[in-house]
Amino acid sequence: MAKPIIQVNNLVKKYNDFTAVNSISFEVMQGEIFGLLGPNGAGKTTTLEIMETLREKTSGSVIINGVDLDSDPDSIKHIIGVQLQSAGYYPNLNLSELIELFSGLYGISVKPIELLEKVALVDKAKAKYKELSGGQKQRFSIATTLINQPKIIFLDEPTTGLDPQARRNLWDLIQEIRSSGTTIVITTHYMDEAEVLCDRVAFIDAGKVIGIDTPDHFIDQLVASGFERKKEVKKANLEDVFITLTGKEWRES
Ligand SMILES: Nc1ncnc2c1ncn2[C@@H]1O[C@H](COP(=O)(O)OP(=O)(O)OP(=O)(O)O)[C@@H](O)[C@H]1O
Repeated sequence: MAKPIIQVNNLVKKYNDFTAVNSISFEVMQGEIFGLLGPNGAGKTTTLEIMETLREKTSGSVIINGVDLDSDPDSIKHIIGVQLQSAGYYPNLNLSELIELFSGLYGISVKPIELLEKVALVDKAKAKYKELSGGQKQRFSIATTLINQPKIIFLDEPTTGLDPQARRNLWDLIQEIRSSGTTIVITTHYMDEAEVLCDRVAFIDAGKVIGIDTPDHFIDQLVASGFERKKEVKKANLEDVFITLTGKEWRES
């Protein structure tokens, strides 16, 4: 049986009078890809940032890898990987130097090239962050989450704005990271992405969890309730045409 690596209980976050996260509870199992899904403003990023120790909660408990966030946030920081905001990428440093800088902050030494290899960015080792394409920026930002060899990584909309190849290649990368044993918590607005990637998803609406299950089970339940798509679905869609015409390889490395 899989063990929970994250336990969130009755989590509440208020911004003054506004309750953004309204007593939500869920568990993430070791080694799974867990999706937080829901409309804009539902409270996904707030929840993610509380787990990442980047935002204060109002009440409730968060236990990560058996450690209570209230009692020892520093030891949680050591075992999680967080995507840094692009503002943290000092403009005069190249990708290798940035990785060296970040690993220094963790007090560990990593080989930048080995890390860049994992995200197909070896060619860009001497490039500055601002010189990267959107997909390359996302891949670099995922690489930075891996610096401290974390047990869990948090990804907030990692494929937003990417072309179909870049999205699919990032799915492969995320699956590879998981297959090395890392637990992944991800937010996304793309339901095809959640269906392909996530073992389980939680739907959040107006600060509340309204359902947690596997994508398959959610879909089967909807079908069993009599739901039918209005239009007959073709065996391929326009995205399949795009991929077939333009190929699957990394485009911008
Ligand atoms: N620092 C803040 N101060 C006040 N309100 C905030 C703050 N941060 C977020 N909120 C509000 O909390 C609610 C939840 O925001 P959050 O960013 O967690 O949503 P989300 O589900 O990630 O949305 P999206 O899908 O648009 O990224 C929103 O109504 C937002 O306006």
